[in-house]
Amino acid sequence: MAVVSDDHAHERFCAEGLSLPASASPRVITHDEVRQHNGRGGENFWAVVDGYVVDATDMVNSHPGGLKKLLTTDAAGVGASGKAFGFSFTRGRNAHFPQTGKSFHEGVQAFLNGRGEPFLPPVEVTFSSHGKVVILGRLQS
Ligand code: HEM
Repeated sequence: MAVVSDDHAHERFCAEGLSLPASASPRVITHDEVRQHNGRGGENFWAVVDGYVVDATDMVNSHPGGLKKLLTTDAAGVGASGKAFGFSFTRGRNAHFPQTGKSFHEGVQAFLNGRGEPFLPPVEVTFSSHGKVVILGRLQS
């Protein structure tokens, strides 16, 4: 049985508040574009973590919490905000270990420190043997 407990989440690793270097311009992705990549019919699966859009297709067959849970990532009520696209590894009641939030935080930092035109290049975040996501950009606010 999966554990969902308060001690798993670790807010200090939340990537939402990381500041954007003045020169950096991340790709801005709309809610509709994320919804279109729903993992069905051969589509890739995109999800939003701490306001960053990730391609999580690689996790579809390997997510330790199962495919059903992974596919709820963008739903309202998943994550602490109660709103759609509010998921975080680091807030609220959470099944994820602090290390997972830490790895993601480091990935976002590497993404923001990237160089590229016209947008910051995608960055891969690997979660030990569990799989990886690719950070693509920021969700449109
Ligand atoms: C892009 C979205 C997600 C990614 C990349 C992801 C990634 C991971 C990783 C790497 C693990 C294993 C390490 C750990 O436990 O921290 C894990 C475990 C787990 N995840 Fe996720 N996850 C995502 C979304 C979700 C969502 C939305 C839920 C629940 C609604 C969920 C529920 C779980 C559960 C239940 C486990 C197993 C914990 C245990 O072993 O007791 N995950 N996930």
